[in-house]
Amino acid sequence: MMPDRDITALVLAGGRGTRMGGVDKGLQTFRGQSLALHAARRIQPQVAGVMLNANRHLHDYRALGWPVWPDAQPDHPGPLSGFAAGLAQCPTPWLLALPCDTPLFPSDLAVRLAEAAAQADAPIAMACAPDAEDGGRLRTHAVFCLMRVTLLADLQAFIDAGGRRVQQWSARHGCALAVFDRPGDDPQAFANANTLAELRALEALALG
Ligand SMILES: Nc1nc2c(ncn2[C@@H]2O[C@H](COP(=O)(O)OP(=O)(O)OP(=O)(O)O)[C@@H](O)[C@H]2O)c(=O)[nH]1
Ligand SMILES: [Mg+2]
Repeated sequence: MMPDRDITALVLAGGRGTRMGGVDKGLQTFRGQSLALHAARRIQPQVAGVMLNANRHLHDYRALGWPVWPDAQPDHPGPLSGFAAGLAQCPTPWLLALPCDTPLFPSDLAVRLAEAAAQADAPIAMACAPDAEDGGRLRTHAVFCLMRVTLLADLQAFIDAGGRRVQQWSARHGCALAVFDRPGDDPQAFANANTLAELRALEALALG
């Protein structure tokens, strides 16, 4: 698999942002640009194309210049609903979903996930990294998820049956893990901003 030919990225910005006070997370600023724009620009050189998944302020998201797809389900059932919206529109054999709120994600994210999927001959690959707050134990970051577009019908059935958890769905298929613990991997790469205070802290870190 060649990431810059076979993978389309989907920046997920469709959540409620509850812990941020209900604001539209993807439109909050990080280093002077919106989180969604930052993520789209960071992933763009790694893949064949970029799409955005959002459920509010669609006009603002469309102004960023990439296709924007809202969830099919109206009630914010979680990131799997964003995956389904992206799979339904994906022009390449693989979709790479990533959240908008983790701005320091690896600049080799796509190639490392592609390697993991290819090595295991798996239809899904997820990122995983040591968690400093948990004694360095590996933690899976399930919304950083590379998946084959042929999984759409199965995913839709899982959601329709009430399934909500990403790892519960992926476990049905065989899921490879790309472990970001090599020398040179940024230990903060998967730090995410759930609150505005966390977002400002991440910004300071990035500038420091
Ligand atoms: N499409 C879609 N994406 C979602 C949904 N819920 C969460 N996400 C995305 O999944 C990623 C991780 O979710 P969270 O960190 O929980 O973000 P959130 O749900 O907006 O924030 P909270 O309401 O505080 O949980 C983010 O990129 C969200 O935009 C949803 O219902 N639909
Ligand atoms: Mg949430």
